[in-house]
Amino acid sequence: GLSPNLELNSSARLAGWAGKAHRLSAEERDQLLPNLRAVGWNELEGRDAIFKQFHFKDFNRAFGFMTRVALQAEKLDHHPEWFNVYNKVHITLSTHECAGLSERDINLASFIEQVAVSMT
Ligand SMILES: C[C@H](O)[C@H](O)[C@H]1CNC2=NC(N)=NC(=O)C2=N1
Repeated sequence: GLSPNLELNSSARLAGWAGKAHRLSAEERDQLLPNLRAVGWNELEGRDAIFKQFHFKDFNRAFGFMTRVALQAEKLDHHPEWFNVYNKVHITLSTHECAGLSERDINLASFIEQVAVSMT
């Protein structure tokens, strides 16, 4: 079958880790950001990151959401910057390694959307 190296790369991709992170190019942004913009994610001004505010019914829903996201973030080794008060959760995603927006942020944002849909 595949060489061990290709299989390793393939496993890494399935696990959500695709080698060294690079800042998304303009073309990659044009392709990847519209879906996230459509559900409320926006690029920050003055910093290469994306941001969204979530509102839940109560603190229990908000913290349940955060717990699910936290466990996945640890699996991906990619963690949100976030702020919670009662039923509100504000999330910023960026990648330290490349000092900007990478595919890792897009992947985590997509997962966060799936969790949010199941919590609202
Ligand atoms: C050492 C560890 O792999 C890195 O610090 C990880 C951890 N979580 C992270 N989270 C985010 N959002 N960006 C990163 O670049 C990042 N890097």
